[in-house]
Amino acid sequence: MAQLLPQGGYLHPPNAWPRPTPGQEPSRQTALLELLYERSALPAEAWRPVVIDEDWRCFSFLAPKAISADRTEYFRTRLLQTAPWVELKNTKGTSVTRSTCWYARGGCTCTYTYGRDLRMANSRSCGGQGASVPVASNNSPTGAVDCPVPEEDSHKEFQATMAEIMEHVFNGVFQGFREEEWPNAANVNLYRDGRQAVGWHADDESLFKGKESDCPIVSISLGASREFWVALKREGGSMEPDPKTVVEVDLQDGDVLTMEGRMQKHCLHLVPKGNPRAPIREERINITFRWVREHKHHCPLRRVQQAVLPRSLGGIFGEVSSPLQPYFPQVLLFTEPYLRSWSMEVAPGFLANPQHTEWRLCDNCKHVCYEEGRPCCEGAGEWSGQWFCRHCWGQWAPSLTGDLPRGPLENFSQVYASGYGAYMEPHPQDCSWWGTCSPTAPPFHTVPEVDMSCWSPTQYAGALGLDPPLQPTTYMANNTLGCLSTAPPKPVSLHGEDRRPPPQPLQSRHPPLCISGIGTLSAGSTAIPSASSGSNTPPAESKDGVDVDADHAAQQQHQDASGGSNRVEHNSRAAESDCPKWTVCGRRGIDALLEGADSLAVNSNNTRSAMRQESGNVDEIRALLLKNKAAGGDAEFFDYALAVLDKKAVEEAGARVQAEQSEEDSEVAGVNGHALESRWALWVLLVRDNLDWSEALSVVHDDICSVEELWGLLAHMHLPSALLDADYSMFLQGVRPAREAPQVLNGGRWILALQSGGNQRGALPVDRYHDVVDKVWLEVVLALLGGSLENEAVNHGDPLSCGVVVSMRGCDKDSLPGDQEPVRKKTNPSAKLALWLKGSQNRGQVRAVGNALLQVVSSTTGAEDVPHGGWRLAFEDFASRSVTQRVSMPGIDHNSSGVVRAEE
Ligand SMILES: O=C(O)CCC(=O)C(=O)O
Ligand SMILES: [Fe+2]
Repeated sequence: MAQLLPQGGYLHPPNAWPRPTPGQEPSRQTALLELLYERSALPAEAWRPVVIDEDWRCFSFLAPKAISADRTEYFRTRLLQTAPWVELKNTKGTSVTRSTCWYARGGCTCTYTYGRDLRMANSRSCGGQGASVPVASNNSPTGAVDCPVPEEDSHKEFQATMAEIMEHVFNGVFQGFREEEWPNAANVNLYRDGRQAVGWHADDESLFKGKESDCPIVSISLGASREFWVALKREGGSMEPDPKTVVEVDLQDGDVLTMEGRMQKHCLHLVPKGNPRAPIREERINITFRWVREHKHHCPLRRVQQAVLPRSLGGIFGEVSSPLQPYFPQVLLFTEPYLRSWSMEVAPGFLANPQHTEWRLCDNCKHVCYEEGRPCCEGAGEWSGQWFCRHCWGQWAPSLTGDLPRGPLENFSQVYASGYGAYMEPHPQDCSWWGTCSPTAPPFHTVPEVDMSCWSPTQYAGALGLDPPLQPTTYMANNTLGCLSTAPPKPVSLHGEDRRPPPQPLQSRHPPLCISGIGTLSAGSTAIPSASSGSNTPPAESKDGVDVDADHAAQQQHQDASGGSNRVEHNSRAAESDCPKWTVCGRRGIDALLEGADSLAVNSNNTRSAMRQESGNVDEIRALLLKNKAAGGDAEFFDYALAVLDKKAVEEAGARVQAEQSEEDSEVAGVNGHALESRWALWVLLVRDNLDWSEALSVVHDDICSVEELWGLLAHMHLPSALLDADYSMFLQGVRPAREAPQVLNGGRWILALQSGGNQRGALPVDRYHDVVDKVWLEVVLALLGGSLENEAVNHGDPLSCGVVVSMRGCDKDSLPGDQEPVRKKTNPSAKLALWLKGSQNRGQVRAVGNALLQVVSSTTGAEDVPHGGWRLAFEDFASRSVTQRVSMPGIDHNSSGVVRAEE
């Protein structure tokens, strides 16, 4: 029996992989394959799927920034100093393509071949002490590199550095491996700048049994961000990639990537050269950790091979042999293939035509990346006929440059929570896979006796798959696995006692809750602050051109001094003292606060995860924190978290009293003032590089239920024109302004795009732009909350519209990363107003709402304020990710009812 994980993500991506011949590879249900993220200390959601294909039996996952910046910096510096680097040259011998060195531990002296150019041997074979030095290959076209006599000390240092890195990765990022199970070899690459790269290849050498069996590889990246591509081999298993199947990701400093299953058999990967027009000047080091499975004849380990790799690694090699196999009927299978497909993330589908991707020269950056081009996606609407690559689209569609999507892992915890209990428990080192947990065969008959709190999900699955298979829930009910949900995980140090980074002072940590302190939303007021009223300190003009409280200026200075250009961090910190007044209640708030301790407590991931799973309130979390602290956890982290919680508790107590009071009030008098049809909430989204979506979006005012309250809010809050790269969303209470929200999954949005200056469609004169945007926003909010956008008779009391978003972007040249030119010389600020609908099935009803919205927006301003090209709305259908309807009105004066034109 297989438990199926939801698909979640791109169903029909343009780079979809063709299906293999049925049965070409065994299913994970019959030949178990344990995936590496299951042995990781990070929660499953921290892993971003890059490739998931059960039919090809190929898997790749990426954990962004799994290694902290201080560690990557340290490891990179150490490797630069100590590794016995050898330059690899192109086949003509004219330029260096990268430098490499080979590392092996445990006495392995196997040689490793780098393409056709150069052969590397471990230093033992050259008289060294176990590290690697190169020897010229017999078939080397260059023959350029000799085997230097290694300097013993520097090799010892290299070995020590590698040991330290392994400890960090395999005892920290992963926790499901005992030391003897750690990879026994690694290839270390140095790319000095964007001109160095590695071409299409597979790491399928016989050493790793990459061609015939499952071959796990763990890759870590230190330093400059570089692209990493994966593609299926062309038919017939040639060593050429099928360009239609390319999957692209960026590997950034601290990222951990896995390649698993049969990827080395069916796929190729490469790190392409950077674009000379946007030179990458920093170096990058990559380490690919591997398990040598078949030592070479000359290697002393060949004779003891069986002893070298513990049987407990069978799960990741796909070699759990009979008689165990029948005991693993409950494997977690992914229902559909998933490939990261960046075009599906572009704006999404509004600016681009996600399915139109082709290999060509990008019209903007013209990056001759591989075979005269790279995957490009065509623009939609007025941009059709123009093709841009991932990087260039990324400058337009910030969603592309943010986090990789979670794909099917999005709902992972729910799946596990329903089926398997506390899946995030770490695996203590003394208990791993079946080899040690259950020394007798067949092991799982001993399930009730062993401590299963340390098992990975697949292990649970295996254990639960007793014959006849038991449903996990039945098992839980019998309380045989009671320990699963109760044992609090032990925090494990990533660094070892004496190698910890120095603790950071508390005040430098900025609770993400303070994100409400964006420039114009200055902190210090309990209501949405106003530039014109409320604030005690006069607003100062920051260099960004937004208002910043004067007493925050010192913080700005501090930030400037540290070279940071990040306005959010500044404002968050600036607002810290006032932050509690911006209450984000409950679990999410606490999660956010605890996330804020990241820099200090990287090693407490599990603790946080577990708390998230197990606790919903401050008291429970406090009890857990105390317990973990007493158990010898990271005292500093726990003290910090406890302090945060105490603050939180005081706030919550206050909020409770207030809530009780207002409940009493409303019992007496009902809603204060004139009740609105529904209750609403105001959200703010900050578009900032260093904030991920969940941090960036927060409720700033909720339960707006009377006309008076709404009016007070609108009169006091800053208008959209004061925002810079931020959104306001006024949404029905309980509906999150995110397209994943269940209420809008089958809906869509009517979009009005406006721009300051220029002659594009939607452009307004620079001096009118702000005024028009503010007016349109206010009018639409009032129309929406006042219920005048929809006809009761048609919607039968269940309005389609559920929220309005205004997105302000100050997209000027300076805001683009590096010194790159923007794709489109979009130096003008722009605004997008979107009315979100809960459903899109009834075209007529959708159109009626669109027309009503068009009437509202077009009648807010005078004839002189009509945007270039007239008023025009496009309806984006969320499910199909495409524009399915448009309505427009030519520029006519506001007293006229206008001639509404419908377009298909
Ligand atoms: O640098 C990378 O990310 C990839 C390196 C690689 O593929 C290899 O060492 O085999
Ligand atoms: Fe590779």
